[in-house]
Amino acid sequence: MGTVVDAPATTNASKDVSENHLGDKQVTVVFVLGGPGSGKGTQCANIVEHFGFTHLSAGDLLRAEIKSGSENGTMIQNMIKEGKIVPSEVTIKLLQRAMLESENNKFLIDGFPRNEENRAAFEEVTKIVPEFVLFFDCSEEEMEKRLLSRNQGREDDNIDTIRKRFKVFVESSLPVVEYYNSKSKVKKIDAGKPINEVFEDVKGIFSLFA
Ligand SMILES: Nc1ncnc2c1ncn2[C@@H]1O[C@H](COP(=O)(O)OP(=O)(O)OP(=O)(O)O)[C@@H](O)[C@H]1O
Ligand SMILES: Nc1ccn([C@@H]2O[C@H](COP(=O)(O)O)[C@@H](O)[C@H]2O)c(=O)n1
Ligand SMILES: [Mg+2]
Repeated sequence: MGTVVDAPATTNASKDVSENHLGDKQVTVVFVLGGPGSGKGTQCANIVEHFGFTHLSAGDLLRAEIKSGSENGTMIQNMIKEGKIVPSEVTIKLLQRAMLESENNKFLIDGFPRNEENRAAFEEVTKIVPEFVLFFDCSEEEMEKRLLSRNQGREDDNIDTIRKRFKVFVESSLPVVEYYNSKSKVKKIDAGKPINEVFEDVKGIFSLFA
């Protein structure tokens, strides 16, 4: 991964995570990143069951927004079909609302931040710094195979959109992982292994925070 110069000590990136507040509650946030089909949603479900987090998938929130008939629905649907990243203000509002409405204070934010704009806007608007970033590392070959056999009726699980999503991941999302890596915040997992073996590695990380 590339090197990024550390931010000065006064920025949010180096702020003590115990100072994360949303409304009147203190929150813990873990960003869950990885390529399309790397297994983020699958492992988040396991983490919820074992470690009491609430799972917020940015993609799921955007898909729910389309279904709700929101004024942004058509724009979001078009962006998802093209594998493009929806403007940050839309996604951040959905994430903030979901965290405020939850009774929990521990959140797995899956598939966000997806680009530098997502990252900087979230930090600016919420002042929340992630406890750490869980990064699922998987080959494109394996991810493509998984997505093409996922069968959940997702409009973006077709080969043309999958290729576009891979390109966006490499060009826009990996730099975000590199940014957090430069802050020593990334915990990388080999996500190419079977589901239960990946979860053994995930458990090792979360037990430290249980
Ligand atoms: N370790 C694994 N080995 C084999 N198949 C897996 C593994 N992890 C997840 N899968 C399967 O791969 C598909 C994609 O997994 P999942 O939906 O969790 O990925 P994702 O990272 O959330 O993808 P997306 O970014 O597209 O939402 C699912 O059908 C899931 O059952
Ligand atoms: N921060 C994000 C997250 C997702 N999107 C859009 O949703 C699509 C599906 O996301 P998954 O995490 O469920 O794979 C993604 O390809 C984007 O079009 C987004 O815009 N911003
Ligand atoms: Mg997912």
